[in-house]
Amino acid sequence: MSDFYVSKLAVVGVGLIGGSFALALKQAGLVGEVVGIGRGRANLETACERGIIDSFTHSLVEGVAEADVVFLATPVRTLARVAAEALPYMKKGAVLTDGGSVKAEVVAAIEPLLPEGVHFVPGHPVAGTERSGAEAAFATLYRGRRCILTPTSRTDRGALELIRQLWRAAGSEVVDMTPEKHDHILAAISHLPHMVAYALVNAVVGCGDQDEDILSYSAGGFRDFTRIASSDPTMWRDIALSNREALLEVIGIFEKSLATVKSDIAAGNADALFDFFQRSKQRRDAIV
Ligand SMILES: NC(=O)c1ccc[n+]([C@@H]2O[C@H](COP(=O)([O-])OP(=O)(O)OC[C@H]3O[C@@H](n4cnc5c(N)ncnc54)[C@H](O)[C@@H]3O)[C@@H](O)[C@H]2O)c1
Ligand SMILES: O=C(O)C(=O)C[C@]1(C(=O)O)C=C[C@@H](O)C=C1
Repeated sequence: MSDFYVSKLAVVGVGLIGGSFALALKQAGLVGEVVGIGRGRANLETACERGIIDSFTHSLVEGVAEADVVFLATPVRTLARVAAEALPYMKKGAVLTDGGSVKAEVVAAIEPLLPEGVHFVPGHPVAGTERSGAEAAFATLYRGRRCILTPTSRTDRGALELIRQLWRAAGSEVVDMTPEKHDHILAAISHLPHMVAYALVNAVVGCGDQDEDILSYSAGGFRDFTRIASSDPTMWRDIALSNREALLEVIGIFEKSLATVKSDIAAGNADALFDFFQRSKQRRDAIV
């Protein structure tokens, strides 16, 4: 048996991220029993029917009690609260980890709460879709994607290694960095695009005549660009507020970029527009 076998995994928030983690580890044969912890009965029943979890409870205290690993996969601004409730009931040697999309605020809130002998490894799988809930979970979500771990000087090295191996078993390339660096990078590459997509959909609606449903004319361009505006509003409200500073900084950079396009259009500056589009196309072509 692998050194990294987890006899009992507890998943708090059995949605896309928590559910996919459980499925991936089950498929890898690295986990014995999985208990799901959540509020909505229907979602937990779906998770049971789909074989994501083996049992469920609405009680955090009961669910985490015998777990070797507790994975928190609830919206970012609930993580500290859920951790505060769970940590006193976790057994010695157990590892708490999370999949939250913002790290600095979460790490700062959770680390001071750790009881003696209980470890915390902050993480973030950089993989997802616009869908939510246990229905949306699938075992291969993390395959070929990156998972960022943000250990600090307080992180137990054994616990870090365990969580690293679990993400590797789920198919991810694991990268370590500081929580601050994580938040800075993700603000630009993930959080900004979501803000722009949400803003674009609402702005385009505002461009239509009152008697015309402008969205009914949407074709590939609009739909490709705005897929992520179908993502869960609670999740994105929490991310925007938890990564506020870094996000405001990159929104400012984006505003300048858009202002450049606007002024070149206004001035009829064909060469500048061509160069701008060309540079962007080359950069995007290189990553797909
Ligand atoms: N969706 C993505 O693309 C993605 C990618 C990487 C990380 N994340 C992060 O993972 C976490 C989960 O996201 P998701 O997409 O799986 O969301 P989801 O909505 O699919 O699942 C979250 C689950 O948590 C439950 N929940 C909410 N508050 C709770 C609470 N206080 N106690 C117990 N359960 C609670 C919800 O009912 C839901 O079932 C978030 O922190 C998000 O930022 C999401
Ligand atoms: O593909 C998507 O739908 C996503 O939004 C996934 C995505 C992203 O790429 O921005 C969203 C949030 C995460 O924390 C990680 C990944």
